[in-house]
Amino acid sequence: MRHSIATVCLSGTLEEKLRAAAEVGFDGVEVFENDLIASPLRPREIRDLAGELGLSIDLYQPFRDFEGVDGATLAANLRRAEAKFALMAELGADTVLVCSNATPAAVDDDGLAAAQLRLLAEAAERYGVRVAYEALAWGTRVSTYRHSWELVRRADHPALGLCLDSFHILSRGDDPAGIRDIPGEKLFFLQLADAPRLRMDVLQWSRHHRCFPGQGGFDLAAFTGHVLAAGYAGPLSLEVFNDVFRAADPGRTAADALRSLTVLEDALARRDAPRDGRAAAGRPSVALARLPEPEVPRGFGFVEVAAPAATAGGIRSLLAALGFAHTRDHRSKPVQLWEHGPARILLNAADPRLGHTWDGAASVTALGVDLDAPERAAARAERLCAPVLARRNDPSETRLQAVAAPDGTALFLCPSRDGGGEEPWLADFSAAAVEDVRPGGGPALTGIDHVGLHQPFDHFDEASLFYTALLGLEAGESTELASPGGLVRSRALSRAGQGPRIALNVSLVGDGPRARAAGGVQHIALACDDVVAVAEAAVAAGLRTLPVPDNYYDDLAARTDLPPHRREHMRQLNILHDREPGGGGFLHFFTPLLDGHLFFEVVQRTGGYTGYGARNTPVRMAVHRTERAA
Ligand SMILES: O=C(O)c1ccc(O)c(O)c1
Ligand SMILES: [Mg+2]
Repeated sequence: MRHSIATVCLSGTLEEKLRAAAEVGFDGVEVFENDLIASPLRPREIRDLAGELGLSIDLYQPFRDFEGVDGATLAANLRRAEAKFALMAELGADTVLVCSNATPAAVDDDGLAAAQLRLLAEAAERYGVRVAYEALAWGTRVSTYRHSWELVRRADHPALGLCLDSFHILSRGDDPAGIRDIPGEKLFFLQLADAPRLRMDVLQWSRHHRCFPGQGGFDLAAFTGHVLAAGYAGPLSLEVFNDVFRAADPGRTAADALRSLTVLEDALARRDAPRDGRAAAGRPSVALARLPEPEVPRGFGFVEVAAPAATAGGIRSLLAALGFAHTRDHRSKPVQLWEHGPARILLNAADPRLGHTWDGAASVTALGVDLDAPERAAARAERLCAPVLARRNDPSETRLQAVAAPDGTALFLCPSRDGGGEEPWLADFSAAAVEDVRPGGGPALTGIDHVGLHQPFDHFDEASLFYTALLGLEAGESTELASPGGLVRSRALSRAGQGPRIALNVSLVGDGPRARAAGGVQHIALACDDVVAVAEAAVAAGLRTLPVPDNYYDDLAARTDLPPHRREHMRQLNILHDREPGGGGFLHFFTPLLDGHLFFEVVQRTGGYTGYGARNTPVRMAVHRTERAA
C-alpha cells in the first residue's frame, strides 16, 4: 500500500518536513494548512518540490467549521472554500479534509448540514476536488463516523466522501466494525494514529498524545482491517499530533513513522492470509507487503557493559561476589567474558572500535539476543529501517549482525547454540589467562531476568516500537514512578513466558543532568531461584547490597503477613518484596550505583509473577540519589 504522513507529525519548516518524509521513503504527504501558510514557498513551488522528492500531496487539511451554519456564514464558508480549492489546484492536491463543525454555534439539523455539504461538494467538483468529511471526536453535532456517514449518504454527491481517523473513532470507544458496511468508494481517506489509553479531555488527548501505530493502546490492525475490508484502497496515512515528535529530529521521526506503517501492514497481511488457501470473505483487494517472520529470541545471549578502567575493577569485584567467573577473553578486543550459569556479561574496557555511541561512563552498550534464525532477523531489521552497525571484524571472527537501537545500544543478533554445542560467537573468545580466572560458583543464577535501559527523552516511543517490532515482543502499559528527582515513565517489553525482557525508562524532566538524577540509570537484573541464598553468599564475598530504609520494612509488616523472622532476615540483607493479586511474588535486592549510572539487581520470581517490582522502584531511586550525593 502507499504510505503517507501528515506534515503535522514532523518538526521543522514545510520544506524540512517534505525532505524528511521523502528521505525515508514515504510516497505522499498530507499538507497541514498552517505549514503552508507559514512557508515562504508558493503552492506551485511546494508542488514542484514534492514532485522532485517523489512525493504526492494526498490531502490538504484541515478545512474547519463549514456545515450546520446560518445563511450568511454559509456564503462566507463557500467563498473561503473556493479560495482553498483554487490553491489546491496550484498545489496539485485533489482531496481536502473537512472536519465536522466544532463551534458552539453549529446547528443540530442533519438535513441542513447534509444540504450544505452537498453545496460544498458541487463547488469542489468544479475544481476537480474531492471533499473528505471527518467526524472530530469533539465535533459539536457530528462526533462519530456513523453520523458523518449518515450526512455524506444524505448529501449523495460523488465529490463527497469520508475521511476516517482511527483516533476519533477509537478514543470514543466506538465499534469500528460498522465501517465494513460503508461502500469502499465513499472512503476517500484514512488517517491512522495510536494513543496511550488516558482518561482526559479528548481534544487535549488528540492534540498532544497521539503516537504512531504500535506505540499506544489501540488495536490499529483490527481497525485498519475493517477499513480495507470495506474496500478502501487509498494510502495508509499517519496523522499524529505529538508534543515530542513536533520537537524531535524530523528524519528520525519519519523513520519511526514509516517503521510503524511497515509493521502495521505486515500485521494486516498476516491476519488476512488465507489459512486454507482460499480467500476469506471480505478480504481487501490491495496488495499488502509482508516482513520476514518475527522470531522471539530465546533470551539474552549476553549483556555487554563498557566501563572505564576506574570503574571496571569495581564491576569485576561485584560480578565475582555474585558468583560470576571470568572465563574467557576476546581474541582481539579488550573484552572479558564473565559467566554464572547461563548469565553472561561482557565487560568491555572501552573498545574504541565499537560502532555505537558511548559517553564514557559505565553503561550497558550492547545486548546479544539468542536467535534460531539470525539471518531472518537481520533481514527483518533491515526492512524496519534499523541502522546496521558496521563492525570491523577480523576475518577469522564470527560475523555477528548488529543494529543500533534508538538509544545507541547495539543489538547483536546471535545464532543460538546448535544441538547442544556452544554458541558460535564464543569461538571469538579464548580461554582466560589462568591467573586471571576467578573461581565463581555459589548459589545459582538462572540467567538475565531483564535489562533496564534509560532512554533519551525524544526516543521513548520510538524505542518501544523498535524493540517490539524487531524482537517480536509486546509492550506493556506505561507507568509513571515518582523518583525524588522527578517523574520517570517506565514501560516493559516482553513476551509472556518466553524471551528477553527489557524495561525502558525515561525521565519526564527531559534530558541532561537533572534527568540522570531523576532516574536516568541503567541496570541488569539477574534471575535466581533463591534470592536469600544469593544475597547471603554475595554479602559474605564482600558485596554491599543497597541499603533499604527501616521504614520500608515497617510498611512491609503492615501490608503483608510475612513472618517477622523472615522480614528481619530480608531487612538485614536489604531484600525487597512485591506481590501480584494473582499470587505471584517477587523478591529482589539492588547494588549501589557504579559510576553514578549503572547498577545490578538480583530477582526471584515465584508463582508466575509478571512485573518488575515497580512499587519498590521509588525506594531504590531515593537511596541511589542519597548515595550519589554523598
Ligand atoms: O485537532 C484538530 O483540529 C484536527 C484537525 C484535523 C484532523 O484530521 C484531526 O484529526 C484533528
Ligand atoms: Mg484526523
